[in-house]
Amino acid sequence: MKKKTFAVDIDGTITENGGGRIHLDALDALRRLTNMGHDVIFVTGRSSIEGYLLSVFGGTTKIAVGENGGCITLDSNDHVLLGNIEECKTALEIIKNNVDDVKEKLVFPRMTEVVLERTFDLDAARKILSKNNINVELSDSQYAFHINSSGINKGTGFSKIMEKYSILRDDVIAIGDSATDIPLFKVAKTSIALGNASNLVKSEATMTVSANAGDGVIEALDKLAFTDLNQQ
Ligand SMILES: O=C(O)COP(=O)(O)O
Repeated sequence: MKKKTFAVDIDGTITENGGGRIHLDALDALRRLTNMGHDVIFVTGRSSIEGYLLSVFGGTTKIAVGENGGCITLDSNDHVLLGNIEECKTALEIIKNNVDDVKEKLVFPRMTEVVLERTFDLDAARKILSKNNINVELSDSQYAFHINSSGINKGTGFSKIMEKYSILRDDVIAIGDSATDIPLFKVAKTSIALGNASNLVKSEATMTVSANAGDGVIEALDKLAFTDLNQQ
């Protein structure tokens, strides 16, 4: 297979049933792809440092796009901030004052976004923000709600990596499961939604697999290898 770049979500994609524990066979498959010369880059709603550390210990490409596209980590002390946390905090105050049950989620520190528990009505919050002319992105990764600066998402974050390393859309394969992965699907030629994805997410992907997080990644890679063999 010609060198490809795999843009891979973490939670719900390479984890085992929700708990955040990595599915070792999926990670092993991604490490093998890296050893074969492909790039495997985590693109996550987690902190980019969590994604970066997973790449170091997991043996994949040492670049991570985190904070839903708001922050890129290239090394221990090299973080590219694309979002602005202050505007996300302003949005948080407005939501807290107007919507019930808004709670910040305990997560690793963020440089560009605010992360919330999935305990409140997201649409009500969107309405309040638009009424107050606050222009931010509110999204649901199934793991958390996120407030990001306007124009920040996994697709725009990963595009920065594509520009920096001259990666062509034709060579990008995105793998994910949640609505926050849809913008990432849009910048990739091939996008794969796992079995645990909603119908909406599946409808935005170019391929789907039946297995859920972890096993679904292995199924996806098998399917890609088969497609590639048939094209040779
Ligand atoms: O939302 C999060 O914090 C994590 O989610 P992701 O790895 O599925 O993007």
